[in-house]
Amino acid sequence: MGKLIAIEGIDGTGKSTLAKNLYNALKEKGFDAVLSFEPTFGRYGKILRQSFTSPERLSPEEELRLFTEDRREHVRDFIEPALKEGKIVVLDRYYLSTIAYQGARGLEPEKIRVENEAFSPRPDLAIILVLDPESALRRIEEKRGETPNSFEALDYLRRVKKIFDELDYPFIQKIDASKSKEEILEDVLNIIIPLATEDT
Ligand SMILES: Nc1ncnc2c1ncn2[C@@H]1O[C@H](COP(=O)(O)OP(=O)(O)O)[C@@H](O)[C@H]1O
Ligand SMILES: Cc1cn([C@H]2C[C@H](O)[C@@H](COP(=O)(O)OP(=O)(O)O)O2)c(=O)[nH]c1=O
Repeated sequence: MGKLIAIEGIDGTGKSTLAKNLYNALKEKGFDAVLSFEPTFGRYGKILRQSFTSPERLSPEEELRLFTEDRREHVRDFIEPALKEGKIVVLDRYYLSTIAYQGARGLEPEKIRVENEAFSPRPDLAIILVLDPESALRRIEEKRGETPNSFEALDYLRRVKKIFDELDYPFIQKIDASKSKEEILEDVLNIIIPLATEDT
């Protein structure tokens, strides 16, 4: 079996940046790594992506259903086959995002976890990038030059962060995302290299 690494945190913390840097560094070191993200570009992911820019949010229940179905396909068609081939799978978001984001809309976080872990392999490592929502939103605005969407409202991200902060499973490592991109990559590689080289 390969290794499953999930990169998590609120919007604007630098997940996509870290996931790409990590993937490139692992490849450079000769590891058989693959990179993917959620929501996917599959049929459920497409509906979700359209909803991000719509003024009307989907109901929490419908949103949960779509993220869960999107993940079910991703696990079945991409994640599990890659793990079976012994690859290191780097994911930009996974089910801890559903626990935090749909939990912040009032759904029960523990129930979301149980429902997801029924079909999603537990990550060998989940990195949660921790940054205050004000700084995270500033990064998004600087990057896109536009105001954040309905998933990125300050009070919502505060509630999402609170749930991420409370998550405490043995496979989670929290990293201070205010550090430089280079420092963060180095910290994360120091955790992953021993994990990636250990016998399965
Ligand atoms: N450690 C960092 N320090 C400063 N800026 C960063 C850092 N990591 C990422 N960024 C910048 O912040 C913005 C958001 O990063 P991104 O990786 O898209 O975040 P996310 O995927 O979490 O939304 C980008 O412009 C990126 O270059
Ligand atoms: C995976 C996942 C994402 N999200 C949200 C978080 C983000 O605000 C939004 C989009 O994810 P994001 O990673 O920001 O995608 P992109 O960079 O393509 O915009 O989806 C959930 O609410 N639940 C989930 O389970």
